[in-house]
Amino acid sequence: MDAEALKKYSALHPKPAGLTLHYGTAGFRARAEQLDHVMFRMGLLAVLRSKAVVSTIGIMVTASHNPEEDNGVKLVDPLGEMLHPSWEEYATQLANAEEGELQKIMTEICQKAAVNQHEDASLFIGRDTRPSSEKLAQSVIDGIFVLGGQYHDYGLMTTPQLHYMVRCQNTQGQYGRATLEGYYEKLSKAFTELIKQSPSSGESQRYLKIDCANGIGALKLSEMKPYFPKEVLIHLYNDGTKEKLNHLCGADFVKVHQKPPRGLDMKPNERCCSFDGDADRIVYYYKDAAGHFHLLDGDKIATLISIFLKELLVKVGQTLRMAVVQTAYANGSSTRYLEETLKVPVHCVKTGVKHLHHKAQEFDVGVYFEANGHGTILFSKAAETNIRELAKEEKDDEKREAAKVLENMIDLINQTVGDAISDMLVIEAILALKGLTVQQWDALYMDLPNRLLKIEVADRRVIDTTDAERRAVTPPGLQDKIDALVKKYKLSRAFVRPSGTEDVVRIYAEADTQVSMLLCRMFPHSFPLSSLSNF
Ligand SMILES: CC(=O)N[C@H]1[C@@H](OP(=O)(O)O)O[C@H](CO)[C@@H](O)[C@@H]1O
Ligand SMILES: [Mg+2]
Repeated sequence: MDAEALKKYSALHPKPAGLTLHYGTAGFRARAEQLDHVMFRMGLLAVLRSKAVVSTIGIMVTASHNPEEDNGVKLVDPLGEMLHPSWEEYATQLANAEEGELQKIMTEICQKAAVNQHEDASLFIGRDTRPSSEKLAQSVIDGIFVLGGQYHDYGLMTTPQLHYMVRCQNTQGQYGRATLEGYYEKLSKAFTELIKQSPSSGESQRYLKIDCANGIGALKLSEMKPYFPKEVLIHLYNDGTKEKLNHLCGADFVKVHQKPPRGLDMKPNERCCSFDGDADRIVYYYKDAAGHFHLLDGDKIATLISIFLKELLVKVGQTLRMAVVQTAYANGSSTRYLEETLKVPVHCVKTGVKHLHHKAQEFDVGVYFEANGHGTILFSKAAETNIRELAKEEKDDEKREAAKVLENMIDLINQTVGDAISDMLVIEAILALKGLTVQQWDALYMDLPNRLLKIEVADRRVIDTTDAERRAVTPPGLQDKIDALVKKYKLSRAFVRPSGTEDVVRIYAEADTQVSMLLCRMFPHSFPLSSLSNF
């Protein structure tokens, strides 16, 4: 490590005095102007991580669904997963180190994580369309340069595309080619194969309106359009040419406000969907003839996919263990439908994609979705090998055909992380193959009325939770109050937890009717959370 060069370059990316940031659920997120030093230092850290695991590491510059003025950065581990938790701590230490301590902290990280300084380092960089992203990506490159790492800058790409590239690179191309063209070809080939077998194949065109949140999804879908089969007609809205990123549009806006995005004209019964700002989340929706808005969120997506996969697994006749992983925010109706009607085991884990991903890895087929629309499906190595063999060699026609559909699903799914483009194609393929309309899909179960609120408190960390964040253990008395209220209503559930990405406490409640939902409005009054600092 050239101490002089480090000193010189880090002085070009000074840390604002008194600023402390944490590597949270989704990496660092803050106002863009506060992040220059963090980017430089994440360039440094990515080099160390790459040397430690002797693999290519990804660095994505994005703040996803947050306002255009914000930005953020996260690192991607070798198989396209989120950064290992032990390194989140190092990231926080390095980001907050004072100028003079930088060298010392880096040496400590190298010792603790047994980094072999003589290894080569290889990094992939991607960024979203925020005005600040290009300059911030350049600061990342400065950090990589100081430590002599090799890098490939992909420029503009979706978050899941970067995760995909990293996995392709570290599996020596087994997962696919580490180029955008490779990504488009792999997904569109699998999708085309799948819809060839749909009952209405070749006869009808499939229209889909997509709200791209004025973000990167619009650019990448436009690039991908020529690869789509002619039956698929997608119309892009909020493509970033006129309006601001994530402003009154995008998957997060639609899910939180339970209403359509601005800038998308929706006719009754038309199938529509929204991506978020970095295209790793998707939700579907439509307006019925009476003008009522219907949202099909991550829970409905997980249910549709589970029904489809379960049928295929039964047909191929293999004993493959399938499960669905959700968080406490999953609508109770979806959990009940999955467990009682579909008879698929459901597991609840803490909020945050890494927890869902980790749990889903325990099964042969692990379907995971957050209610907000982030999710994917993981196939174990053994299950994938088994399915590919059956698709090639099975003598029984029905079994072999089912295995082929599963094989194409494996190729269509981005198994590294939730991917709006890939998830959209998975959903479109399933609807086509099963001959389902969006209304029929929606009718699988009725969501329980629910509310998700957030409030600012003096210190959100006084709330500690257990049981996958469904029960508060501190402050004393809080859970008893919630229990007493919940008891009064049918099918009701409520919980509070401190957010991992914002300085707020989130409150969630659901019950059998809207009237019972008054519970949620009463709750903050019956237990004044704003006084939490008193505990
Ligand atoms: C209720 C909710 O939607 N929470 C979101 C939000 O986490 P919080 O820890 O609740 O702030 O941001 C995470 C990262 O994007 C996402 O994984 C999660 O689902
Ligand atoms: Mg996102």
